[in-house]
Amino acid sequence: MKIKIGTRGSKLALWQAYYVEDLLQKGGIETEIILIETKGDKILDRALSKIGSKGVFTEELEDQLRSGVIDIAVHSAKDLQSQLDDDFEIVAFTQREHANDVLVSHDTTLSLKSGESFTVGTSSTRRVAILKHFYPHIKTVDMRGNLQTRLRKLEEGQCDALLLAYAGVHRMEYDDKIAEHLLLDEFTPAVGQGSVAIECAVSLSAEKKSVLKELLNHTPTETCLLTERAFLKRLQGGCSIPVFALATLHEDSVSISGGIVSLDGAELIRKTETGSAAFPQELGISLADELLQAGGERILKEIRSNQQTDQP
Ligand SMILES: NCc1[nH]cc(CCC(=O)O)c1CC(=O)O
Repeated sequence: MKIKIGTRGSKLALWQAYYVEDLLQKGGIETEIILIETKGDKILDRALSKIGSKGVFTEELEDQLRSGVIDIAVHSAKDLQSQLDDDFEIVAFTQREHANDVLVSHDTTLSLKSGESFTVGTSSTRRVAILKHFYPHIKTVDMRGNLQTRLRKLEEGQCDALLLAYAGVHRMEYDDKIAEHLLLDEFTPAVGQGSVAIECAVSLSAEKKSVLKELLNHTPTETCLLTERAFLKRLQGGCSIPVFALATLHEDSVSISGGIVSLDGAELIRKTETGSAAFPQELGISLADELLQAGGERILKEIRSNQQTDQP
């Protein structure tokens, strides 16, 4: 059996593809990696929230899944929209890396906690809004592009520090530039952060799907990600909405803490729920409903009308 692996060409995407390839090869499966460029890789001069959040990094991969050029598409789980088209499914989630965000700088003495003012580069509405909420003395500048591009911009002095996912920083071996690990209960990650999601066409053979599940899926991570993704889907939040959630598993129960923050950081709502690991989606939906009722609905509406008027 041979599995054709589709991936974007950035270094982080390739790391993920090689990681998946390695797991498959250790299981005795032959593999081939096929590079695919996406809209998100091509358009670098506009904020992601303005390109339109849905499928910016995934659409071209799904085209190749549909046509059978590739058997699986490898994504950072957090870049994969919560609502997939009916002809696609996620066949596996790999074991999650530490999910937290980190402050990255050449000056590793920098700290958000110090009260000192400096400039942080990020293009994530979640990170900007959380910074405004907890650390209003920090200035932010929009910083798009892959990790290498952002680090180059940091080097050029376009900002003093970057706010990034630990998972990506660690995988690219930039650990020596980590100035601070941020708290999970302030910088709660984006849904899925730190895990790799394996997408396939529903029509892929049952034989291949079962091999993929066996060699790639990490069940505890899957339970957590199903919880988080159900939460995100209920909120209809794409990657440009400042929504956050992290689920954790303790024996047979899942806890999920998630919320939403207004773009200006003024309002932040967070809720936590615990339930049976046997019903992850129900728990995620229940948390979303609770959040919507507690003011989340109004905040979401404000964010959506704001982003609409921002369109170029
Ligand atoms: N949105 C880009 C992206 N997608 C996945 C990661 C990091 C690795 C991961 O969470 O799997 C990053 C960079 C970042 O947010 O710092």
